[in-house]
Amino acid sequence: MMNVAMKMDQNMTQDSQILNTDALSAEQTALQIRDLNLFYGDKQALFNVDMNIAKGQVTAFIGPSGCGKSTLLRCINRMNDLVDNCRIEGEIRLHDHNIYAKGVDVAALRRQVGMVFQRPNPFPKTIYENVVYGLRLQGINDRRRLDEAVERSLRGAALWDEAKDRLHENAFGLSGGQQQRLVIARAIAIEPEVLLLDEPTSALDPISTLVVEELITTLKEQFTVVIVTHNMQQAARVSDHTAFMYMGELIEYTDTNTLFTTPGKKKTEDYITGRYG
Ligand SMILES: Nc1ncnc2c1ncn2[C@@H]1O[C@H](COP(=O)(O)OP(=O)(O)OP(=O)(O)O)[C@@H](O)[C@H]1O
Repeated sequence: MMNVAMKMDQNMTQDSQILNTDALSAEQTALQIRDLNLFYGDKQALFNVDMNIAKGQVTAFIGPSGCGKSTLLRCINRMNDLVDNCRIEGEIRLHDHNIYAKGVDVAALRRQVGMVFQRPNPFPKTIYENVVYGLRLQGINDRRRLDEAVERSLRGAALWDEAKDRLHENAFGLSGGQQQRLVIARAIAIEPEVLLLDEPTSALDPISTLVVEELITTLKEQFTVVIVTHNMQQAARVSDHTAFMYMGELIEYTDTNTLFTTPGKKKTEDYITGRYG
């Protein structure tokens, strides 16, 4: 607890521009989640989740295993559409359009809302072809444009210096931490607005974890980042806002400093002080 609070003090001195998510202007809003309920068959996994996600900031979802963090994250780019028997009620609004409305182009939505998973999942291709994969899918084949995108994306993912001399080597030759940054480069190459990170460092060693955490704090200069993490210190280090979930409910959602230093709910306090989890 002490440790988390100290980390937060450092974080707060670096970034004093924390927005109040209850009072965001339209320009400050990336996403509005409204009265979201989700069922896997008969089992309800999310209950009336209501929250605004601030544009250009990092929002973390924390909570004990099975509380619904990943489920909520996956709702934001409709990954749960791929799960049989999954039913969703409520709305998620991006640019004030409900992504669950009839007729929404889900492929287009996923270009706006990119996702990175727990385990690095590069394709069995070169580093270069991994980065340009989404651009090629869009029919972009102009060499100069692709070259520019590769450099921009690898720089954006803090991998350029390590990868620039081996762009045409297989991505599987990279270390796990480098592969995860490559996957982030692939996600940002198509310039999404929102980047969803589902426990992006859980398969990485401590040093690679720190590199990716530093990267996350720079990504928000260009993207809205939403991260699921098991690790409270990580949430404290990288996020501006933290949502604490418990058994499918959003218990408390506020700026990260407040949540870790003066939580408003007993359940949050019990969790962050290690009484369960
Ligand atoms: N595809 C699925 N089918 C049925 N139930 C599911 C499915 N995915 C998740 N669940 C259930 O929904 C609940 C929330 O799961 P979810 O994976 O979102 O939790 P989580 O907080 O991300 O957990 P963890 O930290 O362990 O990854 C759990 O009870 C889980 O068993």
